[in-house]
Amino acid sequence: MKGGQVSLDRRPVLRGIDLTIEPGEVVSVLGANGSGKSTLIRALLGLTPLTGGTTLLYGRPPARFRDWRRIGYVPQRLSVGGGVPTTIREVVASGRIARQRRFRPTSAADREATERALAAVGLADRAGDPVQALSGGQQQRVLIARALAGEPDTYVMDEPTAGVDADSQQLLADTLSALVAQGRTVLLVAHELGPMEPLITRAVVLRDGCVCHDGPPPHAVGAHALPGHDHVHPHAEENPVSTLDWRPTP
Ligand SMILES: Nc1ncnc2c1ncn2[C@@H]1O[C@H](COP(=O)(O)OP(=O)(O)OP(=O)(O)O)[C@@H](O)[C@H]1O
Repeated sequence: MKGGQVSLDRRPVLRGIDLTIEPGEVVSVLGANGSGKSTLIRALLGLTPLTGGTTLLYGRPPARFRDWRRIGYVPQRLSVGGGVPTTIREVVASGRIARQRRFRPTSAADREATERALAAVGLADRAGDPVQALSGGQQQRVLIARALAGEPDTYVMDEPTAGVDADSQQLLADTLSALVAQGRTVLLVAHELGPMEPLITRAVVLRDGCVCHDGPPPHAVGAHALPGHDHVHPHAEENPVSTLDWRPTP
């Protein structure tokens, strides 16, 4: 993204964002409530249109991007199942859709990937249960499993641990750790990193729709980025970091 701007209801929400995510990075977007984290994620994916600047997905503008199977998106708010009773397995299997050839039946590879994803989030034994019967944290696991089932190159997760119990958080950290070891790219929004903290290679901190820190994730950044901490980074004002072509310092 270059010079990315988004206005919602005529109010600027993102202002001049320069951000390039390289393959294999594990990037955490931090910032106080309302700083623009979800909007940034959605704009990067083309789900929220830019009002200024440009963004590319694997080198293409979102409108011309077709390779959606390369990206697994875990949205912030739960919208699985709706009013229709849907099993956990059905929701997870829907993560394969971007991979399936149109009008072809589900393949053995689809079924295997679905079962692997269910096992990875610890829901294999409940796969036939209606998703509506699960707690919030377990429903979040279902959304993560749906992304895993698609076997994407890049995982984009919006607050995957918000309101999630400690066991689910640890399970997600273990799952992400295995994906990172396979060279997958991860971009996640978080208030608190918790057990995921050791995996993060880079922290991008937003304040008021601008990037105020982009660099290694010092322990303090996570703590300062919590809601209520306006002063997200001690040196943010003196030394704003341009994010374009950013590389981690060895
Ligand atoms: N659809 C919308 N219409 C108008 N304003 C919106 C809309 N969505 C978000 N906003 C506003 O844009 C700002 C940024 O919202 P965003 O959800 O991106 O922040 P966030 O950092 O993800 O916050 P949180 O941590 O609470 O999820 C907020 O002030 C919010 O009120």
